[in-house]
Amino acid sequence: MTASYTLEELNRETTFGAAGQEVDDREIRIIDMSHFESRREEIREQLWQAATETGFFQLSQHGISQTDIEAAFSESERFFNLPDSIKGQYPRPKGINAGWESRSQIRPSTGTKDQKESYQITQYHMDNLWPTEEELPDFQANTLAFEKQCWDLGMKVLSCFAEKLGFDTDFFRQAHDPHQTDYQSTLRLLHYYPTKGVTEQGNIWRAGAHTDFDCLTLLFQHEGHGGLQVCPGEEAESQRWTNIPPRGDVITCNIGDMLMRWSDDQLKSNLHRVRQPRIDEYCGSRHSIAFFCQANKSQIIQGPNKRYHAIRADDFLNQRIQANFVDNK
Ligand SMILES: O=C(O)CCC(=O)C(=O)O
Ligand SMILES: [Fe+2]
Repeated sequence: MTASYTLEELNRETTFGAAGQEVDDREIRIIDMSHFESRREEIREQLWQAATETGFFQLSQHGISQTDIEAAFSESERFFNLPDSIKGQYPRPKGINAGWESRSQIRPSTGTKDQKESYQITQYHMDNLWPTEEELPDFQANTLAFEKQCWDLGMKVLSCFAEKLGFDTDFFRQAHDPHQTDYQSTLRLLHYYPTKGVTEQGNIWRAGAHTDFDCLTLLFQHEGHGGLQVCPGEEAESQRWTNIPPRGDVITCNIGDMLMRWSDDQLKSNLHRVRQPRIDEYCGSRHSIAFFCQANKSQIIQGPNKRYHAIRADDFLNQRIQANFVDNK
């Protein structure tokens, strides 16, 4: 499928849908976030190096407890275990990153539907999209508490990038202010459907190759649920993909297109995908959770060197959402 898009980021995405090659010669940098304030300078340099080289890294000692992460996965499983007839009452509204969708996301890279269902939580867009307390007691309170923890951690990481870019330390914290009603950061619960597995990867993917739309993604992988692969954006033509083993104690992070643009391309938006398991691998349900730090709608995105024209964060995001969903809105 060769569609043509206004955003350069999208045209690039149409070119990397093939299976490519699996390699293990890339270093996956793990950054220890403990004692963040007293180690800020050291952590800032490590984050900057990883984010400017591959746009991809993992955080350890990040401050979100294992208990809270496991509880978030339990909430996710409780939601996805609801019958489709109930989940279907909370459908993703057109053009908005909120609510439930199933097999509706088509990546520009593959032209085929991701084999997954997902539930998006974007505050201020959740009218009529929360399951009732009878259906899922405490689900709303528990997932929002987790969302808050993700936001705090995301802002810590972004504060380091702000300093390196010559902005105030709090620049991105203010740009992602959850108290403003144009807040649009999103917690996404993901469930990839069980499958029979494949002997060879064809054009059906759990999640087709893509870069994220946002500034920064925090991805929680579930122990034992593999399949995530990355390829640094600037190496996209090589189609060499590195497996990311699913470790529950680290948070996998990647830079998204919004921050790549905001940094005049210094920070690299990272290409990734989730492949189908092979028949000899675990083929059951795969769960993961992503938190997308997406600047508030009215924020103007333009880097310190003005490499790109200024664009509002909502205009930027809308173009990506429109290109990604079956209903094209
Ligand atoms: O589930 C995963 O491991 C990756 C999810 C992802 O890349 C996304 O939702 O943007
Ligand atoms: Fe992604």
